[in-house]
Amino acid sequence: MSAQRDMKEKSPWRTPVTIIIITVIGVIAIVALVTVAVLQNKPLSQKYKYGIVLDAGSSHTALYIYEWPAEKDNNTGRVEQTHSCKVQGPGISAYASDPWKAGESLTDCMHEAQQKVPRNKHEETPLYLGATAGMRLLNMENSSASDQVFQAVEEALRQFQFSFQGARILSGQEEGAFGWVTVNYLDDRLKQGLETTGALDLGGASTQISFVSSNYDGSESPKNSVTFRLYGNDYNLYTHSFLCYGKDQALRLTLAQQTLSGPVIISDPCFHKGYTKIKNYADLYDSPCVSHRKPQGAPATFNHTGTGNFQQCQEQIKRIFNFTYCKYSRCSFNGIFQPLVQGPFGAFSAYYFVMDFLNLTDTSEPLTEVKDKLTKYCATLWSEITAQHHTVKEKYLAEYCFAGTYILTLLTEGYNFTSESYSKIKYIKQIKGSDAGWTLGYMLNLTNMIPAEAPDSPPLPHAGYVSIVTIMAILLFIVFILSIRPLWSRCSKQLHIV
Ligand SMILES: Nc1ccn([C@@H]2O[C@H](COP(=O)(O)OP(=O)(O)OP(=O)(O)O)[C@@H](O)[C@H]2O)c(=O)n1
Repeated sequence: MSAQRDMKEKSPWRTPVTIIIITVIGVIAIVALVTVAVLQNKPLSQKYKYGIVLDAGSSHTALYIYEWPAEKDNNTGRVEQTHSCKVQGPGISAYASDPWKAGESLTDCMHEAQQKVPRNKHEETPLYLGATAGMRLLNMENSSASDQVFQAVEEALRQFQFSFQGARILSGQEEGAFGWVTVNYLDDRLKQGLETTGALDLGGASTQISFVSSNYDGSESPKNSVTFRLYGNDYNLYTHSFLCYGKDQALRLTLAQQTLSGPVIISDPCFHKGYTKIKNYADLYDSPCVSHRKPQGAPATFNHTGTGNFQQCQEQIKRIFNFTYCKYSRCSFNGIFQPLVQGPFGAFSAYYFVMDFLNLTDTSEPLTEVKDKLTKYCATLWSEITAQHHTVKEKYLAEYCFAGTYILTLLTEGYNFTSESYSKIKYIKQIKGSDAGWTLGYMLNLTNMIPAEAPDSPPLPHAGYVSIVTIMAILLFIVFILSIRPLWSRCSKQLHIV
């Protein structure tokens, strides 16, 4: 017995030095395990990619720079707008008689883009130019002038070191669908397969409505249907673009309605009392939206004077919509099929500019109240309006009564929003720092950044993985300490004997 005990006490594994060594090795192993877990899964230092889109609209051109982490190309939800630049001067379609100026107009914003995108990324950064309704109209009116504008613009853009991917006119359907993609992408609705938000876009020359409806599968009026498969979900989108129903062209349509007989004076209820301006008939009718209606034998000019009456303005505006024919189960206007509006909507571009100026972006306010406020605003004298807003461009200022009335009329009479569905509209400029509009959706599509199927994701996020390994290591350490406790007590006894 005593010999056995002697052997046990003398075993080299039971000496204090051995136990200390084992403990130290154990601690080192656990620290190493946690360190490896942290380092192995730590995201690499972020490298970014960039994309540039020029939105060549009817009233102006804007440049947007987008940025996303390089290794997340296919894992969406991460593309952000980092910079925007408003091109000085009018939209490129206004340079039809001086095409080279269209190219030149873009250079300031392009130089800004050169500063904003890191130098070593220029060559790999795609640059797109998409033109919308202004160029659609110019192309209809004079296709060679439109070609020349594109030539000038392309030449100017090729001077830069970015990877220029071409300039083209977007169809109205593309404009509507990409606006819808942008809004839902930024809201993280696509990735999570949530109920989508409809998109209402009001430009200068066209307006788009796009939404998913449970009553629309694309079989009725297939030309209004766009189908997508995004992150493993199928979407059947209803979309329509009304050319000539953007804010500026709708104003022309309304004025054309009031000048059928070529009068010398128009008393316009959509402009403030006290507003008076001599305008040219030639300028008013210089658009394919109205050119065919130019009154024969009209004088060169007319005196455009305001009377400031919301009700009468709304009556005038209603007359630019045709509600009399519809070959489908239901229509918005001009014989265009539209299912009943459904779900929440984001309204952007001029919808936002106008309603924000008028302080009418709160859609929880009943429609009757919104109309009352607009009635008061339209009835305000022009002298008061200019005195109250001396920093606002006079052209915009003169048109807010018309624009607000047009927006309400388009939504309620045109698209059939009711008091209830109106309250589901949100007037938005940006979502999470990126502008609402077609440009982001366009770039995501062209760079294949939205996968059709849900991307594979690691079973645990980085933080979860590290936490689990750390907890396991701590538990292991505790178990280890507990298991060698008897050795420690024997050890201390031995030390006492000594
Ligand atoms: N502070 C502002 C800025 C712009 N606008 C109006 O908003 C419209 C421009 O909207 P935008 O989306 O920029 O239109 P474009 O892209 O130029 O037009 P489109 O898409 O039809 O080509 C114009 O009618 C302009 O008068 C406005 O009322 N108030």
